[in-house]
Amino acid sequence: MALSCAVSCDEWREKQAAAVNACEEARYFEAVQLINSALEAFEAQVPAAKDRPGQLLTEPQRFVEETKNSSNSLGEAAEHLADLWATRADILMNLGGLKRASTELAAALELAPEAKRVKELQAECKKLEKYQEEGIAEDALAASQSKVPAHILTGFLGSGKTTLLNHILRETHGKRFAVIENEFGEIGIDDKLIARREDLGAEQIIEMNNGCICCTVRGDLIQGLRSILKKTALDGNKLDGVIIETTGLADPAPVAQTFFADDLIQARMTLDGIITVVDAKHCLQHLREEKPEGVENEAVEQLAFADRIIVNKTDLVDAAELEGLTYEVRKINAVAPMIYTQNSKVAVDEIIGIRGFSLDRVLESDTEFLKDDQDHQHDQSVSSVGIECPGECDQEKLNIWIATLLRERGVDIFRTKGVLAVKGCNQRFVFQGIHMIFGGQPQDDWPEEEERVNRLIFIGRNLDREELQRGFRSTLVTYIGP
Ligand SMILES: Nc1nc2c(ncn2[C@@H]2O[C@H](COP(=O)(O)OP(=O)(O)OP(=O)(O)O)[C@@H](O)[C@H]2O)c(=O)[nH]1
Repeated sequence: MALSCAVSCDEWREKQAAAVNACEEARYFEAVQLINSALEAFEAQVPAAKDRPGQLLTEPQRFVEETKNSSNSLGEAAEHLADLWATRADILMNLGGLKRASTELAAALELAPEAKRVKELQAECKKLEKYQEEGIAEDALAASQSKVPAHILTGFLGSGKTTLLNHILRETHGKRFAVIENEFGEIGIDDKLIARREDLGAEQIIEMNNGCICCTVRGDLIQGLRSILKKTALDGNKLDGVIIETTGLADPAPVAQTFFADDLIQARMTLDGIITVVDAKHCLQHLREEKPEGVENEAVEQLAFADRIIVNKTDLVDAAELEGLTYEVRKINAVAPMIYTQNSKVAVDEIIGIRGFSLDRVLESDTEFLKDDQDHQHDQSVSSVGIECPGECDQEKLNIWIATLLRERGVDIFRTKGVLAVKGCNQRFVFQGIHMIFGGQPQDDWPEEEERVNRLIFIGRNLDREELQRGFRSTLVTYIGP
């Protein structure tokens, strides 16, 4: 299209050309960033747009409505804006955001009703939407590209994610899954709690314990997913899926964004769904928590982004509590099917292979989802204390200490987990606590070659490291160490 605007259009034209180029080379996420900045450059230069900051990106149709009859109209810049929106729509269609693409195209057509490219894109978008409704497009696309489906398991600390992961691995025996396990805390415990893949058919387990997957280890997540793809390609064996268990404090949005932000992953994997596990007993208190300015409530985010909501631990609440919880959950997420469980026992086909994730749905509630400079902050007042020491504990002393500690401090101590060496017990003693509810039991035998080391982690607020360490040491029969 010939550009003949009165205002300088070099900047947006350059960015648009770069976006078109990136789109042609299937670098869609980069293309989104480029077309967004082209629209921002347009906004900065065209008075009618400048008067409505951010509207070109977030509400194209409202922008058209409002400028239609305004004295400060777009004039000849209208055609260029239509072309910019058409480019954005083209990129979004490639990412699967058909509804949003159709919004941009409708606005573009109002500005330039005769634009051939816009009309063609709209026809294509309508066709794809029809296919999507019939489930054809995604099936065909996934099959033709052999995309590996990925599943994000999220949910607040202690809600039952690892229990669900083990259930999935058991129920899909023989299927090949790769697992990415991310744990919050100074030391990792979950690797000892996941049913081993040799027994259950999981292909590989990658542990990421040096930060939260949604921010600090985002690069590690990309590396992890890429290495899974590479290993699968080298093996030549088809992978049935990837399961990512996030920490209980993760915001699932940046994790989901990874499936669009990295070109290789975008081309080879498809996000099947975000499954959020809810602890029926403790969920409400975390949903209601007031957070400092600029810090998101993770429990709310986890529900808002869910494609399936597993309300777990229904044995710990009565019918009225469950009804109250359902009401609150529905205020945050009105559409995701809710499944009520004990011990995360759910029919696997209700959560795996569901094609639940919809970019359009996410873009409806979070227009910035595809922006790569999202500012994500964790609640800094929540921290962890890890204890790792050899020696054996006395079970009775351990019970008394932990019962007293969690009775007195269980409001602030959200989560306790441990794998402990108990005197007189040849097996690893697994300890689990969520606020004031706790318990423990022997699990599998200590491997002969493995030293009997106690590993215990506390996650919560106002944790007193010294007090926790001293308390635990007092339960040891033999204490070796500092
Ligand atoms: N009473 C009860 N306990 C459950 C249920 N489901 C899981 N649990 C227990 O809750 C504890 C925490 O479960 P996990 O599966 O480890 O929870 P998680 O979400 O992976 O925990 P983090 O990874 O630490 O956030 C374990 O002791 C489970 O056995 C349930 O339905 N009822």
